[in-house]
Amino acid sequence: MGLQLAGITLTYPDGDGSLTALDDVSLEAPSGHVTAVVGPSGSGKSSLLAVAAMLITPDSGRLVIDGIETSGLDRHARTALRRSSIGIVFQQPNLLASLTAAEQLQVMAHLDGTSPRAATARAAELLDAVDLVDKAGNLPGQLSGGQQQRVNIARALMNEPSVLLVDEPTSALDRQRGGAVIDLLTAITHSRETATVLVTHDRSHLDGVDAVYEVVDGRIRELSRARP
Ligand SMILES: Nc1ncnc2c1ncn2[C@@H]1O[C@H](COP(=O)(O)OP(=O)(O)OP(=O)(O)O)[C@@H](O)[C@H]1O
Repeated sequence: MGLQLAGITLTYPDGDGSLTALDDVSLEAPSGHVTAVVGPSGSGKSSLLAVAAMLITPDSGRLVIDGIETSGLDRHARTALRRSSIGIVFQQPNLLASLTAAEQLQVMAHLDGTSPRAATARAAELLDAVDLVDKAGNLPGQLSGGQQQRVNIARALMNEPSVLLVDEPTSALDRQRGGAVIDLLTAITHSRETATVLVTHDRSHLDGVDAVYEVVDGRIRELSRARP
């Protein structure tokens, strides 16, 4: 289970030609592990996440999510798989200014048709998991940057995803708060058995992750992997 990319190549149109953003990229992100992807700006990290989230279809290669080969799926089935299996944590929390921390989470469940009672219970459980129970009634403007990012992470977990895709979660945070967010992601990954792909250009705080890949000019290599 988890997420596998195999031989993914992705090109973008570029003037009269094309730009190869991902060049034969393979990556294994097992359940219960944080798989970090590091690399310089423009190397292809966001493109890799967009392919993993089925937001972009690659030119070639295989994407397997929870054992399901995605290339044969139509648009409807992809959307359904994304909703059921994938949580995405974007770089900026993008919280809605008029909603409390708890409501940011509840609204996600509401969109999925979950009952209000179940949504309230799940939101409370997840705010507890990210250590924000006492801030449940705060609006985004009443939360620090690190707290907003923790709400963002909790919100991505509302659909109980098996795959968690995280894009540069520490970029707006200072070193200490950035480290705390990575530690939280690692703890959540291990306790909830998500297959977490953590994209970052920041190589600090990666001691606790389970594997590290590096992308340079669209090509990937595995730098380290903890023993199972
Ligand atoms: N929609 C697009 N159309 C054309 N080229 C693109 C597009 N998106 C990205 N690129 C190019 O693809 C390459 C990889 O970009 P990508 O955003 O994946 O890199 P990145 O590693 O995430 O960079 P950063 O760390 O700066 O966010 C870059 O050369 C970029 O200019």
